Amino acid sequence: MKITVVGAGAVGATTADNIIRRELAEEVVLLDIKEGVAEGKSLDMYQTAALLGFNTRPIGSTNDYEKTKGSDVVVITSGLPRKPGMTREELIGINAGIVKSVTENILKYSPKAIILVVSNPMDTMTYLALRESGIPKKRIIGMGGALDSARFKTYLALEMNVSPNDIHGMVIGGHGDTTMIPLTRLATYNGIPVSRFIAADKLEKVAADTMVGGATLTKLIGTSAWYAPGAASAMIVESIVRNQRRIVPCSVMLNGEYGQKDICMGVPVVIGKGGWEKIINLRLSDAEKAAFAKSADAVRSMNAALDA
Ligand SMILES: NC(=O)c1ccc[n+]([C@@H]2O[C@H](COP(=O)([O-])OP(=O)(O)OC[C@H]3O[C@@H](n4cnc5c(N)ncnc54)[C@H](O)[C@@H]3O)[C@@H](O)[C@H]2O)c1
Ligand SMILES: O=C(O)C[C@H](O)C(=O)O
Repeated sequence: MKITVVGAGAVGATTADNIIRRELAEEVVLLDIKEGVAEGKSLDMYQTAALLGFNTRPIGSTNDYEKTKGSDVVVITSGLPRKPGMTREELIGINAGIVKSVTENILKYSPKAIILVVSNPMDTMTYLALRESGIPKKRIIGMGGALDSARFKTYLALEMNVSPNDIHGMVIGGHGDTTMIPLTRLATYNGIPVSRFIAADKLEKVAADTMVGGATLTKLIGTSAWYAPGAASAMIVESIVRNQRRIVPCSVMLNGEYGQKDICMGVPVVIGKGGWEKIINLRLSDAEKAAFAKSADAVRSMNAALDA
C-alpha cells in the first residue's frame, strides 16, 4: 500500500503524521512545491519512528510526481488556507488552479488512485477534481463532514460533560459556515437522543457553534485548523485501506440522492476499499430537507464560479 499526501503544510503534514503513526501503508509520499519542505518534514517524521515504533516510511518530494507513482490513495491538501474574517469560498480563485493541476499530475502516475480532497472550498474542489479527471465518481471523496461531525460531537460532549467517544452525530450538507447541517435530532449519547440531556436553546447553540467551528479556530490561531482536519483525513484513509466500511459524512457526487444532481455535497457514505461505496439515505424531516436544498443552492452557485 502506498499513500501520497499533496501539500506539506499544516493539514498535509498532520494527515501524513497520523497515517504514518497508524501504519496505514508501507510508504507515504509527502509532496509540496516549496523546495525542501516535504523532504524536511518527512525526515522529521521518520525520526519519530525510533521513538514511536512504527515501520511506515515517509518520503518527501519537491513537486516530483514520479515519486508518487502507483499510489493507492492520494490526499490533496495543497492550497491557501483562510485568514480570520474570510470565508472558505473566497479561496476559490487560487485553489481551483492548484487542485486542477495537482489532480492531473497525480493521475498521470497513479491512474487508479482513490482521491481525498481537503483543499477549500472543499465541495467545489471535489466537484472540480471529479469533473476534470473524469474518473469513476466513487474514487473522489471530499473531506468536510468527518471534521464537522467531530466538532459537533465535541461541542455536545462539552455541553453534557461526557466523553466525546460516547456521542454519535453527523453533520451533512456543504462544508461552509452557513451551509453545514448539524443533525441535532439524530444525535445520541450512546443511543439515547441528546435532546433528553440538553435543553433546546443549548442544543441550538451547539449547532451554531459547530457551523462556525472552523471560523472560530481561524480567529484564535490566525490561520485555519490542522489537528482535527489531519485526524479526520487519516480516519477516512484508514477506512479505505483497511476496508472498514465506516459510515462517514463525505462530499460525494449526488445523482438524485437527497433530491440533488450534479453536485458534490456532504452525505453519509460507506467508505471502503473502493472509495465511497454507497450513500446512506437518511429520512430527513421537512426542515432538514429544506436546509439541505438551501445548502445545495449555495454550493451550486460556488460551482458555477468555476466557469465564470
Ligand atoms: N476540508 C477541510 O475540512 C479542511 C480543513 C482544514 C484545512 N482545509 C484546507 O486545506 C488547505 C491547506 O490548509 P493548510 O492549513 O495545510 O495550509 P498551508 O498553507 O499550511 O499548506 C498548504 C501547502 O500547500 C502547498 N502548495 C500550494 N500549491 C501547491 C501545489 N501546486 N502543489 C503542491 N503543493 C502546493 C503550499 O506550499 C503549502 O505548503 C486549505 O485550502 C484549507 O482551507 C480544509
Ligand atoms: O475553516 C477553515 O477554513 C478550514 C477548514 O475548512 C476547517 O473547517 O477547519
